[in-house]
Amino acid sequence: MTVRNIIRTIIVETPSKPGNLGKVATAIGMADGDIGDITTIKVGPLSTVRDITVHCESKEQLDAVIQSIQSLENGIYVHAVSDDVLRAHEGGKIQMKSRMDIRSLADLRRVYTPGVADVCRVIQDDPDKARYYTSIGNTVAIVTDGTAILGLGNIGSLAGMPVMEGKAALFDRFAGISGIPILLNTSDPDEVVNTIKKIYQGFGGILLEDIGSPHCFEIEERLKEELPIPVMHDDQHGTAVVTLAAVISACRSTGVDLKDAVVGQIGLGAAGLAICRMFMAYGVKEMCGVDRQEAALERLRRYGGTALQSIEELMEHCDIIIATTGVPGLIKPEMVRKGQVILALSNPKPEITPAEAVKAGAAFAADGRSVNNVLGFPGIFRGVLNAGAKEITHSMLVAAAQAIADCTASGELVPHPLDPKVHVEVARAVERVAEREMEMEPVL
Ligand SMILES: NC(=O)c1ccc[n+]([C@@H]2O[C@H](COP(=O)([O-])OP(=O)(O)OC[C@H]3O[C@@H](n4cnc5c(N)ncnc54)[C@H](O)[C@@H]3O)[C@@H](O)[C@H]2O)c1
Ligand SMILES: O=C(O)C[C@H](O)C(=O)O
Ligand SMILES: [Mg+2]
Repeated sequence: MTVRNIIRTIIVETPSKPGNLGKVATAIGMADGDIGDITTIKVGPLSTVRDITVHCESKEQLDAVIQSIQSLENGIYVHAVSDDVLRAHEGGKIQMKSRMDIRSLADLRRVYTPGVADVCRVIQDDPDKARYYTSIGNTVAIVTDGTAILGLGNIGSLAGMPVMEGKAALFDRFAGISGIPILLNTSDPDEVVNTIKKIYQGFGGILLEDIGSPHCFEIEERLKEELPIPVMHDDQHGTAVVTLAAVISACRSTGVDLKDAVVGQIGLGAAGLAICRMFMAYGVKEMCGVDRQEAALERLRRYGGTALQSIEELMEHCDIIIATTGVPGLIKPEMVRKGQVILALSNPKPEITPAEAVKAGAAFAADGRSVNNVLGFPGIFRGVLNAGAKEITHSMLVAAAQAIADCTASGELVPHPLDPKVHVEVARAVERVAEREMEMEPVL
């Protein structure tokens, strides 16, 4: 399967006679367009108008599809081409809404002043009560500095807002958590840390998102150290959790013991280094990596991994390959060895498409759309918020990975992200570990 990132709805009018929709479908197929939904929006005695969603690989292919339909003539017209993705973003994807119905003056006085003053005093006397009498305990800040937005690079936090809104929508949909995007216009670790420290009180947790390496490491470490609420950099640990789950499933299917497999990581930035650390902590004995930056290789060595010289060498040497470089097409089909597991996780485009990898001999292959941290972060935060935990620990992350692997059907690498069970199970697993760890904490 090729990557078809261009999705458009073509509004087509045809004569109301059988066979005309077939002609349009053939014209689209002849130009290599892939048809998605078809919705009839008007049926008249003479003509019928339909919305036809078409997925294309490139702008040129889309132009060819439109040209192909137009060349049918005989009463077949293209009226308009609309960009569904842009249209879906008009006005943004999230909103803050009241949970209270305010219909009467009595409601107003209860929800707002003067009633609210009593609640303020309760919290002033016992700050822990904020967890019960405000939304704070169910709200997570989604903080970005815009320096590594997907694989698009340092495009700034404003341009990254659609991704942050997307994460907030996923938090709501899969875990019932309110995610509030925070767009920083600094990536200086001191400023980022100090800014978050000044605003953290309004949140039950902090999800760091699309903050590039190496500054993301210092920012996360300092915040974890200095804040009394859970902090997690999604691109590091959310990704590592889901990748471990996918590899556990692949090993289960192929009968390989992951601890004995040679694992290779291409790209040792935020996602890549965390994946390596997670795998080594899980017991993988030989963890190799490549990166174009010497400093990134040095970080891998410091954690006990082996730095290799080239992607070719890594592809030759390793059984399981993971790539998080942001560079589409970096892995060439001729580099793939028979039976390898290949997870090319860069978004929006992978280092090699799953179809190309399987055609070249891979036993299992996936990209960043299916092996995606959406399977991890909503349940991880649900679990720690439920438990009232103050941090997200390594054991919680391993439990989350195991829960995802346990929800995976045989022969698949990961569950479907719309399967509600996976998010519930991740939350349960994390909450269980959190409760256990809190019980073991020494009482001072
Ligand atoms: N599927 C998922 O859930 C998921 C999660 C997180 C990140 N990602 C993807 O991973 C990619 C990287 O994200 P990140 O946050 O780690 O970014 P990052 O900037 O922290 O890391 C990228 C690393 O790749 C290295 N690199 C770039 N080009 C390379 C090349 N040609 N050869 C070797 N190394 C190269 C860089 O030096 C850097 O160390 C992005 O495309 C992102 O979308 C996917
Ligand atoms: O945003 C995603 O789809 C996953 C990940 O966080 C990424 O940066 O690519
Ligand atoms: Mg990300």
